[in-house]
Amino acid sequence: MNALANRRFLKMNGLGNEITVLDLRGTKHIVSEAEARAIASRERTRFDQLMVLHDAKAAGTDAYVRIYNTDGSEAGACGNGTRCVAWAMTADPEMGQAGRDGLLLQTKAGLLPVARLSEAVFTVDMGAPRLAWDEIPLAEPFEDTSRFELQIGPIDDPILHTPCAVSMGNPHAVFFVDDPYRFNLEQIGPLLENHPIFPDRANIGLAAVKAPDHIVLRVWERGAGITRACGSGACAALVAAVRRELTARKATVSLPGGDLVIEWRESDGHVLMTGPAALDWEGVLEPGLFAAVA
Ligand SMILES: N[C@H](CCC[C@H](N)C(=O)O)C(=O)O
Repeated sequence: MNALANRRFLKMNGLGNEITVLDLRGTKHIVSEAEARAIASRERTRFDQLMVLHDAKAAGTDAYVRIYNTDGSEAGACGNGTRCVAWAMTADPEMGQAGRDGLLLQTKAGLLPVARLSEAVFTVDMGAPRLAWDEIPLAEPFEDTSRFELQIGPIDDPILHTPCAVSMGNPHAVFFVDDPYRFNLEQIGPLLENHPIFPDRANIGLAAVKAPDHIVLRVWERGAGITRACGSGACAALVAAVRRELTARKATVSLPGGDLVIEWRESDGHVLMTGPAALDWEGVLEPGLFAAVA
């Protein structure tokens, strides 16, 4: 029997970004790409991102969290998912440590301090953005990643061009446009996600600056497609807008699923993301899910 059979899961969302949370602390099991895809394949457990809790690695941390996309690929960061994990670890009757209002989580991308503002609102310190071409990463050395050569569509009349590259522990390309909703993101998203300029693929953001403190954003996510919200994408869009001198260092980012408040803190260069987390339902993973998984 697969080690994941009958394990409890929480089906959550962060502004409509569908998140499934699994607590594998106390076990040694590492979810495989095939297992992640199997879990994503069923309506009850489907996700844009799967957040898996493992025993803490670094001293002083509460858990090590691995992040998987719908296609089974691992990601280094997931802002909405991190808020959902924080809810699970502070409010879930079985996983939570009631009364905790601060957590320190670790992911592949680093340490994530989380502050609980209320039962369902959290601020995550997403760390400092990575801005050098080889940190994003990009396939070629660009001195200035705030606008680099990439376009899509007819050479003489590109649909999109000159994005800004930012990593929040995962790669993002942010295109500034007049109206994110007038683009056929289903069509251009995969072309850009898999463009050879992105050796690790990329999350693709279409951002419109409405005011010095307001950005409207749509994201085609690496390994997940169009989602209702993308926390790390909102962080990347704010950082990109500040680099382009289009907004202040703190702004509301309006995604299809709702708003996040993002601040690129001057004092330490860290990016803070504040927003909600919500539980939709819970259940156990049916053993049949893994019948076809080696
Ligand atoms: N929805 C997530 C982003 C996941 C990023 C993932 N698609 C990747 O491969 O980097 C968020 O709220 O930050």
